[in-house]
Amino acid sequence: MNRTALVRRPSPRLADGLVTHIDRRPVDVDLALRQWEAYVTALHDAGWQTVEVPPADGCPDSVFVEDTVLVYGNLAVISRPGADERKPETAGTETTLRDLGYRIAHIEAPGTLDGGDVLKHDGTVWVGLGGRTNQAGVDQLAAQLEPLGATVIGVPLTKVLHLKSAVTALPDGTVVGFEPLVDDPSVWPRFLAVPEEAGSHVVVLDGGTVLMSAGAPRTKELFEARGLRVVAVDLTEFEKLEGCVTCLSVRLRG
Ligand SMILES: NC(=O)NCCC[C@H](N)C(=O)O
Repeated sequence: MNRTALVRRPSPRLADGLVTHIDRRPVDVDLALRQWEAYVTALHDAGWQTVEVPPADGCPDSVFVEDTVLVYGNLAVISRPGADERKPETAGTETTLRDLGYRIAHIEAPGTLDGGDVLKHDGTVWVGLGGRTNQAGVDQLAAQLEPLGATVIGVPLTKVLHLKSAVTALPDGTVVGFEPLVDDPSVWPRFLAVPEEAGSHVVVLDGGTVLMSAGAPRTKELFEARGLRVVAVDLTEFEKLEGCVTCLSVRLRG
């Protein structure tokens, strides 16, 4: 399988990124760049190649490239970010995916959708509703994906920025989340509560390996006890901006 991930180099203005649900803390931009480089290296070490979306230095949050698109098969649905400051970020992602041969569709006004609100597993697509993504955005996404066989389900989201700030899926489809920040765990047939907020976020590197934040050592042990190999990376500077391990890349499994 060809495993490619889109990434986007942090803006020098990263420290001005948006914060919504947490208090602002100073971001060390040099440290953030080193953490980003280590994240990209972790993808390479796991057998992924990366493609850099052209930097968007005027957009402080542009490193969180996941929010600019939802990729399903050979279709790239370019998002319409819920925060106006982030709307200019989508152009570079669109160009990159067009050049890679993806079919392009768009979320259009009045719809809004952030890629970070979309959790996919095995043909089911859950979309967090109540933050950056609105009902029109969910309806437009469903109109694009349901002809491809997907089931799109809107789920409530009030406690964190994005759905994937609350929950992500392990390779076997078990959905993991830190319960105090999950609106309704009963949405998922197989839900596993993890003991740390930073443990809610995994990137599936392959069928037996996940990438996660080094900020969740007890959850790492829990995942290892389930037989998973865990690669942990430091993401402190991105976590100060409500970013996590998922939002720094777009995984293309084509
Ligand atoms: N998918 C994600 O979790 N993205 C994180 C975006 C963080 C950024 N500071 C924002 O508020 O948009």
